[in-house]
Amino acid sequence: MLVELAYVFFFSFTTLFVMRKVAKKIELVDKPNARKHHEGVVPLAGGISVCISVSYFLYQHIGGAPQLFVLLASLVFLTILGALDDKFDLSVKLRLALQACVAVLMMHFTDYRLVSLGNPFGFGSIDLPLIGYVMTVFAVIAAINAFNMVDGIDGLLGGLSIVTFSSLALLGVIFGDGLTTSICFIFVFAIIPYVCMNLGLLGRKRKVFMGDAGSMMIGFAVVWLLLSVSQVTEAGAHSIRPVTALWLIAIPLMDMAAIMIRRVKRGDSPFKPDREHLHHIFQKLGFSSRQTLVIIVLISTSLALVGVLGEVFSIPEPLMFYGFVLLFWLYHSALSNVYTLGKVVNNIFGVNLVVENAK
Ligand SMILES: CC(=O)N[C@H]1[C@@H](OP(=O)(O)OP(=O)(O)OC/C=C(\C)CC/C=C(\C)CC/C=C(/C)CC/C=C(/C)CC/C=C(/C)CC/C=C(/C)CC/C=C(\C)CC/C=C(\C)CC/C=C(\C)CC/C=C(\C)CCC=C(C)C)O[C@H](CO)[C@@H](O)[C@@H]1O
Ligand SMILES: O=c1ccn([C@@H]2O[C@H](COP(=O)(O)O)[C@@H](O)[C@H]2O)c(=O)[nH]1
Repeated sequence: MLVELAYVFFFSFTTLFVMRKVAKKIELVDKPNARKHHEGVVPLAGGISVCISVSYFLYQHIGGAPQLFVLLASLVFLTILGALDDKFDLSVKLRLALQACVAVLMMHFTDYRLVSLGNPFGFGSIDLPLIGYVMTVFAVIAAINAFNMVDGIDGLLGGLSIVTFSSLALLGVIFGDGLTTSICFIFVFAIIPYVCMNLGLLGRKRKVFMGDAGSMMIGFAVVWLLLSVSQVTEAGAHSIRPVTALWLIAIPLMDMAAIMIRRVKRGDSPFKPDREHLHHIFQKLGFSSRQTLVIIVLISTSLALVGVLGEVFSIPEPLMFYGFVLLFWLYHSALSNVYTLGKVVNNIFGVNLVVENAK
């Protein structure tokens, strides 16, 4: 396994170097504008490179797990769709429709779908006979777009996805799910080289972004894995409770849900892009992009650990669910009143968060 992961790592680095050049040549690049505050023209090569690397290594596991073929085909399709979106800015309706199609095809060709929410409210198990199909489509669209929305500062999409894949890998090791562990490690080792280049650790000139190609593909891989481990399938019993999934993707999920609520409250479309996501707010408060990255990844790691520990110690599902709802309420309230909160923090701790004219 270690040798394979070393191969994944070097393969991914090589692919990134090659695809960076190709992306520049075909002008698949991200240019700064009013909403995009990065410096210079950056190749959108990360997603395509990670997809190539992951596909190459996952393909070698298909023999023992034929459903991986459907995963691979979906990842490749979403990467192509994302790359077309990066290049030509496709309409939201078309993107959402095609994401829904991928969800439907996944349910058709595998038995991966929501069949139960477990016992989140404490009144017994909630099974999803037919409504499960519809909810699966929503969950797939939600996960894909949640990971798309966190891709707004260097390292964040890479960091948050590594947190989710690593916690799933850890659960895979603990509960003896070798296939999930292998898939997750392949993603982690394919993403690490991207994070190095994305953060400019190999020089600013070599910087790359994931693009929508990468965020869509990663969001789908995450929801696929969460479905495969949290739902009872014909192939066997589930290994984690559905509620745990919420903790493993807490930050992307809460950021998406909270920003949609705030947009609707101020009379905007919930799908209207802006600079009000969690990472933007930290920066407006005066934190640098790197400090913001470290803070959000640390929070995300802590929340994922709550999920893992909840599984390991069999903490009752209602406690895990109401705990998540409370967390979301605190998160949403804090972000809705962030500048008042900033003033309180300044007064108590004598720090200097920027709270005037920030919005
Ligand atoms: C538009 C925007 O924001 N843009 C960003 C972005 O810019 P960029 O340029 O990249 O992008 P574009 O602007 O071009 O385009 C972006 C995309 C669009 C315009 C499309 C927009 C689409 C959306 C916003 C998606 C909305 C879709 C939905 C379906 C939303 C619904 C929201 C929910 C919270 C519902 C949740 C649905 C579920 C079914 C819940 C679970 C979901 C999961 C994902 C969990 C997955 C897990 C499993 C499948 C395993 C099983 C587990 C479960 C189902 C969970 C168990 C459930 C329970 C225990 C009970 C029930 C629980 C719940 C209902 C969940 C409760 C959740 C909370 C309380 C949170 O990026 C730029 C850079 O950043 C930025 O500037 C720009 O603004
Ligand atoms: O690694 C990254 C990724 C993104 N950004 C900045 O965010 C915007 C939005 O990116 P989308 O992929 O369109 O969501 C991007 O243009 C960059 O300005 C970044 O700095 N680093």
